[in-house]
Amino acid sequence: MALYNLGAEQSILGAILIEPELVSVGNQFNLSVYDFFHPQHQIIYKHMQKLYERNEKIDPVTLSSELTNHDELDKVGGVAYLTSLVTVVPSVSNISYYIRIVKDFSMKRSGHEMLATTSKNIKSMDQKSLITFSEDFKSMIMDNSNSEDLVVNASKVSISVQRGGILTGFAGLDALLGDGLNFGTLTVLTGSPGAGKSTFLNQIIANAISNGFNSFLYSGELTYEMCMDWFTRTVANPQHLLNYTSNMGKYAKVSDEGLEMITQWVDDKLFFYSKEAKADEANISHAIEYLATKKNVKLFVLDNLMTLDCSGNDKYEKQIIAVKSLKRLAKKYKIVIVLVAHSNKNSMMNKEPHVFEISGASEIPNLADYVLKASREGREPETELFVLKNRITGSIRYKTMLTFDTARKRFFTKTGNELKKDFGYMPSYEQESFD
Ligand SMILES: Nc1ncnc2c1ncn2[C@@H]1O[C@H](COP(=O)(O)OP(=O)(O)OP(=O)(O)O)[C@@H](O)[C@H]1O
Repeated sequence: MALYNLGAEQSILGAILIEPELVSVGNQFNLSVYDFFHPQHQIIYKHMQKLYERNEKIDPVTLSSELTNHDELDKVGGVAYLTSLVTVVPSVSNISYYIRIVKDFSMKRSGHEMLATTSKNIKSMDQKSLITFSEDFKSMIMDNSNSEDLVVNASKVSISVQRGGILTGFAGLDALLGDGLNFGTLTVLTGSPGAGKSTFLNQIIANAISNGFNSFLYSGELTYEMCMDWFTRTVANPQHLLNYTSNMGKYAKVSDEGLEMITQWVDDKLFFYSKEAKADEANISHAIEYLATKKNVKLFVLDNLMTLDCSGNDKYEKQIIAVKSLKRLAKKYKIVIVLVAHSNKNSMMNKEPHVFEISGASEIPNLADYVLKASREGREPETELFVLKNRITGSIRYKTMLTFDTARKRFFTKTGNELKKDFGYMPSYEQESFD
């Protein structure tokens, strides 16, 4: 199958010979010499551009003189071929359509070449190089797209489709964030070790699933079993919680019946990042794209930045690449991404919390839409939660006090109903009898 269109190539060149100003249409579409398949067309277009850049006339006579000066007239088929080009153009005003055809074939030729090389080497390629290949392939298509594919007409954007976002379940905080963490945003949650970041996020995941939003958790620190243990304890209703007392104090365990119900409830709704997979930026991005498009996942929690294995030359460059990629994915798929990043050591001495206390590259808070901070320096068992940046509503310097209930593994507020909350994992006939 021929991956070119001779008529379209000739019509572009013929149209320019008739109306030289049309070179600008080629430039508008990023038409390059190599988009032409036939070598003589490449040469002709190259010299047309040179004449255009020098503000000189373009017609069969000036062009043949330019080609003669460069000893290339014979290579293109002489004056006769140049003159014939003028006669083959069906309509000069259709030049943009001819350009689209030529660029489309050019992109397909590049794609064909990339696929041919890859298929030759595929046996020795690992998963990472295949992912890199697929990304290069996609960039090649995007680079060859028409300029108009790079922009969107604002009137086509509907804001009524997906207003608001994922509710955290803490009413005051949700109102301040603007109906929860808005879709299409990146949140950075910072705080010192043990402040309760993972616990808080665990509760947000439970709330999201309860509200019908599938969720994903990458935990660089907890095993699958620990994640499930925390999660089931957080969502379990009182009749499924068995209380024990040991010399370590009181603790609770979810009954087998409770575990079974919760496990069924999260089927195809809650996903963990595979412990087998390398947690690098390419793999994580790939997992996010897969879950956003195939499993309708809306909330992605990445705990935490320091355990991600990112590409790049130095530590900060790696982090910026990863965070930029997360930001792009959040916007592209209108999902909510929450990234945990530790506080730097200096901030722990500093009384006033601020966005630049995030450990790592200073660009991270600039990229984030929300910056939250958890702190446990006050009275036990309280965790203070601060909003340090809020691109959506602008309200910051907000602080809410969350009290931790060890048995339920839940945070609650003074005025909220969080400890009584039923996340809704029990089949409805059972819920009716639940107090
Ligand atoms: N306010 C609190 N009072 C008492 N215990 C808490 C409180 N917050 C969290 N915990 C408990 O402390 C432990 C550590 O909390 P968690 O892992 O959520 O903190 P973290 O901020 O994510 O820490 P790291 O940064 O080290 O991962 C957990 O077992 C959690 O249940």
